[in-house]
Parts: sequence; C-alpha cells; structure tokens
Amino acid sequence: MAYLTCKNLTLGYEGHAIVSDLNFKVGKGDYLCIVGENGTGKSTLIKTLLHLQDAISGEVMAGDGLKAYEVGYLPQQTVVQKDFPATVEEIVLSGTLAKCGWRPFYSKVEKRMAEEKMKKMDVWNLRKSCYRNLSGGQQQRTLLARALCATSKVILLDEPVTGLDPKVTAEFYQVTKDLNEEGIAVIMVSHDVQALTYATHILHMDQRDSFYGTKEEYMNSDKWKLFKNTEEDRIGGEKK
Ligand SMILES: Nc1ncnc2c1ncn2[C@@H]1O[C@H](COP(=O)(O)OP(=O)(O)OP(=O)(O)O)[C@@H](O)[C@H]1O
Repeated sequence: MAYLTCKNLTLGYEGHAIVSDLNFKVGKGDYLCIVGENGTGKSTLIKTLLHLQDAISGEVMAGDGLKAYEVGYLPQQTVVQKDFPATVEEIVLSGTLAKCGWRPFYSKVEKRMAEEKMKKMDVWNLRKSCYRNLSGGQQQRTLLARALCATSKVILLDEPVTGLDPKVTAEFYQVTKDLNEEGIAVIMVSHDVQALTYATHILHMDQRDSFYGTKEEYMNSDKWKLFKNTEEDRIGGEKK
C-alpha cells in the first residue's frame, strides 16, 4: 500500500466545495508535483494531508507503516516567518517536537538527529546564526532540515522556491531530487514549470476535473498545454 492514498476527496470550507473528486496516491520514492491555478485548493489539500483540516467527503488513508506525525512539512513562507527571531539550531530542533511527546526538553537523540540533518542540508556552520539574517536559499535549507527531523518517509513542500533566484532554485530542486533518490517521497506544490523536471507524478488541480498521472501521461494531456501556456503568459507579463 502507498504511504498516502486519497480517494474521492472533496475539499472546502463550511460545507462549500472548492475542489471535488481528487484521487491520487503517493508511495515510497514518488515525487508528486501539485500544480493548478490560484485558488484551486492546493494549500487546502496540504492542510488536509497534514490533518489540520477535515475533508468535506472522501478519504485520506495512510499506509506502508506511515504514522500521522511522520510527514515533514515545509510551509509557504510569509514575511513574518522570514523574520523569525530564532537560531538555525532552534528551528531545526523544533522539527523533532512531535517525537518529544509531553517531555519539555530535547534529548540527546533529538539533538543528534538535528545535527545530522543540519550537516546534510549544509547549514551546520550556520547553526548559531539568526534565521532572519540568512539568505533565502539558506532559510529554505534550514526549513528542509527541520522537516527531515520529523520524517524519513514523506515531505510536503508548499511553493518552496518562491523568491529564490534561478541558481539557488536549481540547487534547491537538486536537494529535493537527492532526497527523493534516497527513498523519501516528495509532495511539492509549485507554480514553477521547472519543478516538473523532477516529478514522477503530477496532480493538476481543477475545480471539477483534476488530472493525476505519471509525468509522461501529463505531458501528453491537454492540462499540460494549459499549464504551460498560463505560465508562459505569467512569466511574459512579469518581464514587461
Ligand atoms: N480558512 C478559509 N476559510 C474560507 N475559505 C478559505 C480559507 N482558506 C482558503 N479559502 C479559500 O479557498 C480557496 C482555495 O484556497 P487555497 O489557498 O487552498 O488555494 P491555492 O490553490 O493554494 O491558491 P494559491 O495558488 O493562490 O496559493 C480560495 O478561494 C480561498 O479564498
């Protein structure tokens, strides 16, 4: 069974549906890219997958030994979060909180895990630095180290490259690809066509007619043409 299986999911607020009938699954080694126009419910889906919100109908099933707290999450960054007054070390350690239960301190095991993930994400030398003084790329690698403290199975990334320059964006994608090749399932919401390069599967969200399939299937679909044209128009508009 896959880590996550979503069956006939309808999502929305106060009984009002935003997106209906989502069917997809994410298994070990999958890299799922979630795309769709603004307001189609991508962030709402992420909240549902994290059990922060209930679906109107349908099911999210966990399998293959995945526990609810074993999903690492890299949130969409707000201006406030970029200014967060904590050190890199404090932020990465907070990723282990679900494992601490009611214990009000970090054990050696959690500290060792945070050290390992900071080294892996190349922010160990920055551990005493204040998060808000880091570059955008360093901030994202810190948040990725934090997400990896919560899981070695599934990470959820919500528009992780927003605001990063092309070189840092490419480096960040490479890190996610390396993690995926190590066996971690990646679920990434993105507006960036480049993100599709790394995906094995695509979920293109649409109010009633969403697409889910392999990248190859997506590249042969009308949804892909629509997404490509919309993105080209958007990028063209930004350049003017
Ligand atoms: N807490 C909420 N209560 C009511 N409606 C909400 C709430 N949060 C989001 N919405 C609405 O739900 C719809 C989907 O929002 P969501 O943020 O999930 O879309 P999205 O696809 O992630 O958008 P974007 O691409 O702009 O980030 C939008 O119309 C939004 O206004």
